[in-house]
Amino acid sequence: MIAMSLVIDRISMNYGHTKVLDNVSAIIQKGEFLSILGHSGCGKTTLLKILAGFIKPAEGQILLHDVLYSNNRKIVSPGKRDMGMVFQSFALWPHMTIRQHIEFPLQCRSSRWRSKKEQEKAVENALEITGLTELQQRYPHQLSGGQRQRVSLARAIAARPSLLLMDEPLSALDIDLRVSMRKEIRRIHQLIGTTVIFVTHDQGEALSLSDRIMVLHKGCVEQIGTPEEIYLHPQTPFTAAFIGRCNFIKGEWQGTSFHSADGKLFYQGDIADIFHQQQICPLRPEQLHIIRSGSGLAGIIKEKQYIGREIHYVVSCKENMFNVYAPTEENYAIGEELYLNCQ
Ligand SMILES: Nc1ncnc2c1ncn2[C@@H]1O[C@H](COP(=O)(O)OP(=O)(O)OP(=O)(O)O)[C@@H](O)[C@H]1O
Repeated sequence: MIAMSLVIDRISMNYGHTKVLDNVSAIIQKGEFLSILGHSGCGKTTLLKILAGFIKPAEGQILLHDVLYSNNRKIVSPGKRDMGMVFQSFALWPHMTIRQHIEFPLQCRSSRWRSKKEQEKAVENALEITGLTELQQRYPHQLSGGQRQRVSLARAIAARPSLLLMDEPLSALDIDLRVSMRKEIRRIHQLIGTTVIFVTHDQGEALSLSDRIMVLHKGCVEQIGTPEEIYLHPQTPFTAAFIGRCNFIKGEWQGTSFHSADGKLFYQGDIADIFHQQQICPLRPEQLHIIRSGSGLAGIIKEKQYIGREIHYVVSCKENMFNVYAPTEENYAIGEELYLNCQ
């Protein structure tokens, strides 16, 4: 059998009579970076708390490297799990220096480290990987937000856990810092190769960081796949609408061919069964093209936004509004009558 890193096996969870996780399953390979992505309240943090051992699932089990970590009877306590955690709030202690923060988990798990020298080496390593070597004698209040989040990352990885759980670690940072910290997290993950479970409600974060994304909706898994699979081949209307923008065209599917209801727009391609059943075709704004003459859905430009490399249009076609992204050289005026196709 392949050494699986983490098995989430049919996990369900209720708070009172409310079901917040419903039969959630996934197998995450050793070294994989998986994001759990969903709207507020969909159950992301509850799943992470079950993975961390803070709460027991009502049903199902969690295994790490074939060791049972949780089911509804047994739970391995968070301190005994081979894992690190990074929280949104940083959770740093004001009276401890940066170096002491990183030493602390190693002292707690001293059995894993044969000698003091080895512990020191692990601290030096974590400081170096996260770029904190120069700042190690400072206290948290002497650091910027990004540096503080690096400290919580360094503390979480110092003991080189098999599993790193991250709960919206970037959401307290401003937008520029978030983007640069994404690159840092990706670099550090590639360097240490730990399995990462990363909770976020930010699609951009999930798409740019992850090997795979689990899309969670009302406690159920909508889809698990690579960023490309999720974006280009959504398996449900929810995933299509949640990740990026999506236009839903009504019409009729025959095999892999789709005709819009008025017969004017044609699309050829493989699509998930649910779209056949619902007789709709999900098309991204960049899959629709605007033409001045020819065959297509007749529409009028309602809105126009210049974005630099492209122009974002909102086109009204009868009672529907569609989003279309076009190159800047294709310049149309608000109120212009035209056609949409996807050839
Ligand atoms: N201790 C609790 N008691 C009762 N209900 C709870 C409890 N914790 C969470 N919930 C409810 O369970 C649902 C899932 O909560 P959870 O925190 O897992 O969502 P989330 O996806 O992490 O949301 P957010 O992105 O806002 O943090 C929500 O409806 C929430 O109100």
